[in-house]
Amino acid sequence: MNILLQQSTINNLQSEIKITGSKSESNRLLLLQALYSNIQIENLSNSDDTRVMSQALSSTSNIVDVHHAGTAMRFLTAYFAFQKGREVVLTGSDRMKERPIKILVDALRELGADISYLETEGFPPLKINGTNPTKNKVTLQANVSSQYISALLLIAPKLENGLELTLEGNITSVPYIKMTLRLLEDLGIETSFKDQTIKVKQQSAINNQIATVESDWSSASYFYSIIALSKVGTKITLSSYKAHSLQGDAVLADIYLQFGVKTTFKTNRLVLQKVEKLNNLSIIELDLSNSPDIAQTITVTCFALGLECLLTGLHTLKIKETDRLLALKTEIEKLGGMVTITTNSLHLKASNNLKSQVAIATYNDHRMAMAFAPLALKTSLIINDAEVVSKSYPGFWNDLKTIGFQISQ
Ligand SMILES: O=C(O)C1=C[C@@H](OP(=O)(O)O)[C@@H](O)[C@H](O)C1
Ligand SMILES: C=C(OP(=O)(O)O)C(=O)O
Repeated sequence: MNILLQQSTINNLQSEIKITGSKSESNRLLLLQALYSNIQIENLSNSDDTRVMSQALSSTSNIVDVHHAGTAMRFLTAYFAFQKGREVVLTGSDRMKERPIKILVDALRELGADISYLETEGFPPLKINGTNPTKNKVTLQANVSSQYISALLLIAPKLENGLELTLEGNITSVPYIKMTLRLLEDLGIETSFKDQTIKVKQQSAINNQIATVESDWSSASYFYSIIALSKVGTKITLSSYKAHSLQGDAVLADIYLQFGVKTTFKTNRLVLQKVEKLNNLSIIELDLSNSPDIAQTITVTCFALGLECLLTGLHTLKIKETDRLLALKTEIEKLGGMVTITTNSLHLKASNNLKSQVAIATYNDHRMAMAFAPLALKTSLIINDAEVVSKSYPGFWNDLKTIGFQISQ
């Protein structure tokens, strides 16, 4: 479904948005709940990725399809590897079959797992014959995806002798690893993370727990962008957030100060308000290796504001839902901008070009659709295959309508 976003302004009267739980936290907690049944989860994400994860964990079928969900693919590979006696084919969408998994599979094989590739070496689909681990120490490369590391950490406390991971090279997306460790610690599981070594102690049972998932900060990013493009005084309230987040994307509150967006916490709510900017930077420079999922949002914010930006630390973007660097370049250039990309960076030139009525291709990537939507505050545009947002945020278009976006098919 392609949708038309007419040029819109924010309706300040009805500007409270309830965003559901973080999909990253939700998918970790679902896996932990499968390992320890006495965890109750509140404010679970309503995303496709979380639905897929939940269905996969309760399925008794020997074919499990996770569609586009990267976390589900990686976390379930580790989970099924040591479910002794269970045989599973773990597969996904065509794009999932292009997203590498060799580093995780090699680490699991080193620990004793029986996993084979059914199509291309190093990529899903996988045939997993559940077995028992034979070791508790493994070394793996840490600069490709933190999800491989989180996958191992999540199953670690249920392995007979826990787990010791040695990480090689630069560690990417570190906040996601810390999120995994914090969730384990909240359950009473002992962990440590020093230099390049992470240890998790074995723990067979935990006390009853109620885990309340904080709402999704990556989803909040689109509202940061919307406020950045609005006039001074415009406000939006988002719920339910925590002052001490486990999510690395909470760095948005600092980053968007540069665009004149002030964040105030009010009892589990984030109030975003457009204020006069403190300074007028000539270029926005950010290393996003800790928060890759907000790269698209920030690029489009800069483009809409006519700002130059140089984003680095983007080496993981080409193996996500699409090659996000290429997708950003292609779509921004359609709108009249100029973008240069390398394998790990993006440079956007300052310009005030913004073509109208351009149809934005979304490449099966929810974040392409959502990142470009705020441009409707500047001009009218079309978003192709708009339903793609359901991967992380099914209610996105409805929420935009409630704050004043004019959307039609
Ligand atoms: O662990 C997680 O929940 C995630 C880790 C990140 O992936 P990488 O570690 O592959 O960068 C992030 O991009 C993804 O959306 C969610
Ligand atoms: C990269 C993402 O998800 P995943 O890797 O879990 O598919 C994302 O949501 O931006």
